[in-house]
Amino acid sequence: MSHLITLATCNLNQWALDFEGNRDRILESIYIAKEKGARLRVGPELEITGYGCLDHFLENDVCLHSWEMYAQIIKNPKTHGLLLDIGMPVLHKNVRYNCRLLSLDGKILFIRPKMWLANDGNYREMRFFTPWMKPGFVEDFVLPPEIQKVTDQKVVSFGDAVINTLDTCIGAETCEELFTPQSPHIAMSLDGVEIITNSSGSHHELRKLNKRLDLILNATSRCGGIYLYANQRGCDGDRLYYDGCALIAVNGKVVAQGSQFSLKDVEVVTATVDLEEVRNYRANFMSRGLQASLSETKFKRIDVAVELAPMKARFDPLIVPSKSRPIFYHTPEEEIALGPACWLWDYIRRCNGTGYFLPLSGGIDSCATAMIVHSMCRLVVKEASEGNEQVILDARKLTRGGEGWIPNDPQELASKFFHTCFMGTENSSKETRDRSRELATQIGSYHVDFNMDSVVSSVVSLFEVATGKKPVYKIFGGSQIENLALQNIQARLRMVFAYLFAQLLPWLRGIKNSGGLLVLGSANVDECLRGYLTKYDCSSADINPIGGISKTDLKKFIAYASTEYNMPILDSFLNATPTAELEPITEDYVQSDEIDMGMTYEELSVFGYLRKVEKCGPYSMFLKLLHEWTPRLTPAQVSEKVKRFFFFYAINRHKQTVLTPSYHAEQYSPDDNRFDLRPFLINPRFTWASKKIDQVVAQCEGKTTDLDIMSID
Ligand SMILES: Nc1ncnc2c1ncn2[C@@H]1O[C@H](COP(=O)(O)OP(=O)(O)OC[C@H]2O[C@@H]([n+]3cccc(C(=O)O)c3)[C@H](O)[C@@H]2O)[C@@H](O)[C@H]1O
Ligand SMILES: Nc1ncnc2c1ncn2[C@@H]1O[C@H](COP(=O)(O)OP(=O)(O)OP(=O)(O)O)[C@@H](O)[C@H]1O
Ligand SMILES: NC(=O)CC[C@H](N)C(=O)O
Repeated sequence: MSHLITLATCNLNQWALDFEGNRDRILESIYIAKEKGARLRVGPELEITGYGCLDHFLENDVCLHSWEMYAQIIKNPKTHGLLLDIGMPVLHKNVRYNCRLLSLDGKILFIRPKMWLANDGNYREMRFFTPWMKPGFVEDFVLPPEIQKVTDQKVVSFGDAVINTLDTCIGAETCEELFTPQSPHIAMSLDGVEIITNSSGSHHELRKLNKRLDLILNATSRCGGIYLYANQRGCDGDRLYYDGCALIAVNGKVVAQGSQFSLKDVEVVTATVDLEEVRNYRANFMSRGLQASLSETKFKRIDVAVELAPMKARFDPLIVPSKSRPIFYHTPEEEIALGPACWLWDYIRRCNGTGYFLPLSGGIDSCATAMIVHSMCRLVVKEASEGNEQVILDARKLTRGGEGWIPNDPQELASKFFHTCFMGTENSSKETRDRSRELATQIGSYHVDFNMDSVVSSVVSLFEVATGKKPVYKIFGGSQIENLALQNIQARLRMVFAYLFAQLLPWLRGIKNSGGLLVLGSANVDECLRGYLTKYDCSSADINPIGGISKTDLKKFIAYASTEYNMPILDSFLNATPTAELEPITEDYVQSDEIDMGMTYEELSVFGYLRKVEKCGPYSMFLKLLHEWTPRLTPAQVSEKVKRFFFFYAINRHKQTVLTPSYHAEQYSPDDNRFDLRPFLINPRFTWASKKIDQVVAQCEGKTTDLDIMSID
């Protein structure tokens, strides 16, 4: 016996507040789902508004426009014939909820508000929504008058209910609810819900996908059942990249998986599954049977007198159940190549940009940014070759390419919109200049190379004329302060030149109807955390695709790109010592990042992880590292490293307040503007914690200490 049913979920590239665009993508997904014979279509969380509206959710206009779009969707007869699970904000009794609206053939069946809101890391749902705090409870919801006319209903149920069709039972949970210890799907499944939808607004982070998938597989393996995961995809207007990966799982096995990174605005994932497999799995799982019979939560059933999988279809030899398949994961290097590239594409097309400008130093970081733009070009060419009309139109708009032009070569595409620039000084080496030019040639960017010594020396002379004193480099006898000032002026002038060239290059090239180029930044996550950057130099840009990625991962990405894209030039970037080239090179001195910083990039990743992810202050970070790093290091050395890290982190925290918006990619990102909220005036000596660290060091060294932690000395 089998009971086959085809179900659909999707990845939609929604854009915050783009009501009509979002509506159209929802409609397209419904049409595709219907065409594929699906009887249920689930979409991402808050898909009508876009997930990332943030404080715009506080405007009631957003609820109003959501209802308007929703009405247009469900009254369209082409959306009838399958059950729809659509997400939007809803005001009920003057309280705003993050809701799922379930409908069939133009009638709303019920509205389910999210119960467990996402409120950590990048998420602040409690700022805009109230959670529905009444499990299993349902109230009447009076539909807005305009909707009443469309659906011919006055009141629908609102709350924690499930849908009973004539042949199965369906429940909805929303994103974060899957991540909680008491997920709603547990009680639902024990109460006989066979199909569970999950609508998500879940963002990409390197190496995170397995967490989400583990939860889904774990849930369906323990509870049995069919789980449909839908997610938003793309940059919907902020630093996050939602990474799709719509998926259908049955009893702990994946039967369909959509892509994680793609330029497709709409991707529908369908599977034909057998409800009997769920019944069989559960009924033969005796301990589950006991728990189900004792389960106290009885959900209100919203009865719908239709069969989702009619008898006729159950025995159609042409309808074949989907087979289980292995899960696909990208490597972290591929994630870096694809996620930020897709984000950059959404950004430039959505802001109607003319192109990107990148200060290309010949070092690893700006090289990685350039390679991400190259990866974006490859993705565009690939999509265009597969006939993606939207991508072709967007590429024409971006490049001001005429009717009929199709991007069919990444280098040719880059030459039209991507600009790189080497800004040399007397401290620049031939190697970095050559690497920069060679890379530009290989990726096809429009490259500019100039020297700016005359400007640097004029500015320094101006200072001398105004004050009568001339700063000199340390290696020529100057002080630390003179040395830094001479470096910072070079770095800052580069920023000024970057904006000048970004504004004028399209004009120079005669690109019609163009604005300026967007300036790309290349400061990586570790430099930001340590503050190893000059405030308002080229780290200040319009957007930064690598600001959330560690140096170690960027190097792995470049090594991957070297073979994947067959570009051996990239090896020379990997083999070069990272250097800022802001100080004169002499026979026995070449500036080096790690020596300047007083710590290695590898150590910085460890400090960053412990500070942000493991929530360690200096004392507990020291204790953790004491166990990990001794006996390789002495306790005194560990203490010195931890104190040094916290010192530089604290004195440079102010730099995070003006950090260029970056693609969020790392759990330990120090982004002050959204993710890592901290004060920026901090005593860098952490005096009390330091005393406690010193006490432990002394104990380890067998010395007695006189620190009495309970009294004031
Ligand atoms: N507490 C506070 N709150 C708010 N603002 C504060 C502040 N303390 C300083 N400031 C401001 O910040 C300024 C100091 O910051 P900043 O001008 O960046 O200068 P600063 O951090 O002193 O120096 C730049 C750092 O970047 C390193 N570096 C090395 C190699 C290359 C590059 C590069 O960028 O290419 C950079 C360099 O070794 C040095 O550690 C002060 O002059 C002041 O205006
Ligand atoms: N000679 C240069 N020409 C063009 N841009 C430069 C040059 N030097 C530095 N920049 C820009 O300033 C940014 C910060 O410079 P810094 O020397 O701190 O490099 P970094 O952060 O180590 O990056 P990279 O590895 O790209 O050199 C660089 O990422 C680059 O965008
Ligand atoms: N929108 C949500 O509820 C997302 C939260 C969830 N923890 C995630 O990262 O996927």
